[in-house]
Amino acid sequence: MANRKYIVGNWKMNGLNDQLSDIADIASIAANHPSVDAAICPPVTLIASAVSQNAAFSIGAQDCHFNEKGAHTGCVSAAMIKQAGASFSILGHSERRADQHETDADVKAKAEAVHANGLGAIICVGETEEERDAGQAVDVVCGQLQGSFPNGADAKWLTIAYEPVWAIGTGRVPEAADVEEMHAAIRQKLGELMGDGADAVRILYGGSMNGGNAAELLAVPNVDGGLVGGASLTAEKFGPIIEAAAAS
Ligand SMILES: O=C[C@H](O)COP(=O)(O)O
Repeated sequence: MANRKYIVGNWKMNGLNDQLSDIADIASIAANHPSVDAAICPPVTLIASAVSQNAAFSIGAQDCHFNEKGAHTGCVSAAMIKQAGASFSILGHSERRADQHETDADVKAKAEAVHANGLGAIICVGETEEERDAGQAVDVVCGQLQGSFPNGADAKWLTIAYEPVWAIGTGRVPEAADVEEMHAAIRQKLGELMGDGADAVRILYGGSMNGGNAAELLAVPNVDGGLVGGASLTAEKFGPIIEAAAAS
């Protein structure tokens, strides 16, 4: 049986208080499409307000630390994002792997921390353009998945997002056949890592998804949803992606 589609907006470092109305507008569209799971991950500063204003809509975080507390200036823990009202966190986004030098072991520890706090995790994996050109894409992504894979993984709380680094924010999208090949490889790897429960783990595609290409991407086998950056910032752009998921 096909998994329910999951459409997640990652606002990255965008959004001040006056953009809370965009989350409310997006939540309204989501409420009209109950066959789709939709969510927004605003900056951590907006999580509590977004949750209090949109009680029925899922709000996530973009990251958290793997430690419970301590001397980690500028960081937030899983317990903190939970207390703010987040129900899950994106982890291991390529922008953090690159900018903050996050390793697979860090991402694994973060996933275990969010799970220990009763939250969901979306673990991101993806190859660079150089790695794809060198024919290493599947090996790189499956290696990241293995290294980042948390103990106790279960589809109830774990989602994987495949995001080719070269497709993020560039307007470039892989061929459907390449997305299909990678998602099949991720599904197979999940089977090796967790056995029977692997089919229920949702695998999202991310990288320049928008209202114009969502239907085609969401029709690819093993694409269970999208992790959307730029096209998630307004209801005008994000709504058509939710609608495409509902129609898929
Ligand atoms: O987390 C989202 C991804 O990095 C995709 O971003 P994008 O849709 O702006 O390419």
